[in-house]
Amino acid sequence: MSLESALQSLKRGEFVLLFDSAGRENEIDMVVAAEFVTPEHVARMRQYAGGLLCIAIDNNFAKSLELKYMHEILADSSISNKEMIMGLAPYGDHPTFSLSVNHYQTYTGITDKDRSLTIREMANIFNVENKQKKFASSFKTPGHVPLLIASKGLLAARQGHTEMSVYLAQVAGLTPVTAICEMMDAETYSALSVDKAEKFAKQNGIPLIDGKELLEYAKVH
Ligand SMILES: O=C(CO)[C@H](O)[C@H](O)COP(=O)(O)O
Ligand SMILES: [Mg+2]
Ligand SMILES: [Mg+2]
Repeated sequence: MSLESALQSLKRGEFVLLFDSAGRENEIDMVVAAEFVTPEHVARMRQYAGGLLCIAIDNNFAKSLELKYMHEILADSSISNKEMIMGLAPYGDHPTFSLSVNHYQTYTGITDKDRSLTIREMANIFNVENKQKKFASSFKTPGHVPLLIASKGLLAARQGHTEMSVYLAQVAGLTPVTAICEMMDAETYSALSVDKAEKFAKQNGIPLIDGKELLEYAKVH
């Protein structure tokens, strides 16, 4: 893995592929820095990844927006069926889902144009003075793009695509908000294998990051 080529790709507003680990989800996500997202990025993620297109955000940023994890929101709510609230996923992590949102200027919220507006505007909020006020006045929930909150302590706390993609954006000196989407395999109806992802990465000149190597890097930087 060349982290440098991945960081350069992110800085150019291009994709990186991110593998977590065989012992976790064993999935590869397409990742792009949210500040650069265009309808073309969303179309590519829809076409070549096909999983759930989400926005991963830094923990402090989420706090400044007064965002909570969905499992916390549900636990504090008056909903019945509370036994349905997910504790830990089969691979041992709590989910990072928070609210799902649409930018207020979207129409249905699902088109490439709408989802790219929602994603890009989430990154833009990071740079305004009163983040929470701007967030509450610019987005509606429920919406078509799930927000994922990176754990406090980032990779020391959790080694998911949520944390790893936010870490990559931070190391690249970009806004710590990313758009991520799992890569699915239409031949096996499962997640795309690392072999097939490596082939795709080579054919398309997209850097592929191995989560294990990223964790090693993070330990010494
Ligand atoms: O479930 C997910 C949201 O579509 C994906 O796995 C995404 O990669 C973020 O989750 P995690 O941080 O657990 O990998
Ligand atoms: Mg997942
Ligand atoms: Mg994942």
